[in-house]
Amino acid sequence: MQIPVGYIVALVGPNGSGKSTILQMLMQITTLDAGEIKWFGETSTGILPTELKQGIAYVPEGPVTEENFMTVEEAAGFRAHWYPSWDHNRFEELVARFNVPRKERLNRMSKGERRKFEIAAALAIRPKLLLLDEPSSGLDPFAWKDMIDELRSCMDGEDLTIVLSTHIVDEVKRLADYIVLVHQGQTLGMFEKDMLYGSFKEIWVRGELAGIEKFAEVISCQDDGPSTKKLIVRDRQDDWSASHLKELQIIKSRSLELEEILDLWIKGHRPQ
Ligand SMILES: Nc1ncnc2c1ncn2[C@@H]1O[C@H](COP(=O)(O)OP(=O)(O)OP(=O)(O)O)[C@@H](O)[C@H]1O
Repeated sequence: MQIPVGYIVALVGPNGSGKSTILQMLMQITTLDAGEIKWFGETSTGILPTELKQGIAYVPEGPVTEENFMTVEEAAGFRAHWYPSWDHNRFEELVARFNVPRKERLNRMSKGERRKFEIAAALAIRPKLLLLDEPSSGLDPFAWKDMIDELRSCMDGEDLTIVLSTHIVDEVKRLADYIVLVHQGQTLGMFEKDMLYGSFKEIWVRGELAGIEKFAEVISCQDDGPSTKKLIVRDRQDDWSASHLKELQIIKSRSLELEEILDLWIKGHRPQ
């Protein structure tokens, strides 16, 4: 897997598939049994050099315990010490925008408030690489929209790359440029989002339907009333024009939803 600089890459996949593990390996919280990681094109054999690590912000799935007894101000000071690029004005602006309670110690905040603090603090270091593990977990719909808008606006003009793990389809739709499917500890590939959306189609057809399920483009075929079948097909127009499918009468069609595409992909129908 190669993460392109300046894009948002979404890691998607079932529970326990390995999404958080990938992010933890990028942060060197989990060590590799095999393989290698290159950060910004550089292999690091030992611990990541500080200058490199200072350009990476990570929002883990659960909060960091070291800061539990700190207030927002104290935690900001703590982070500013470690990250020379810490932008306090930006932090203040985000804390105000996200309505993070300033007086509360971090461990007394609600799950969503803490999450908002973590996201504000991660963005305030103006990272080159932002790793977000299920960033919307605990956020109300208003905060979620603010976060999406903020992340999108961060992509304008900055040399920022985001890798996020998520189960929220809307988040993928609104944010991701590329989608990586993780399944049983493996990445099954990485596709540009729009390409993925155009890869399969559901169609209802009439005509000479005998043996239709044997066509290479047909993934599934079901009867749907007299002399009508409902097919899921690969949406490759060039293949279609060369195949018998073009002889059929298409009554209606629809593009598949992301969940349906991922389900086919997991079952071995790799998008092309
Ligand atoms: N250090 C480790 N050593 C061995 N196995 C681990 C380690 N950490 C996690 N695992 C296992 O690896 C699998 C993947 O876990 P991970 O947390 O990466 O999944 P995930 O895709 O993020 O899941 P979820 O969507 O539920 O958050 C799990 O079965 C987990 O028990």
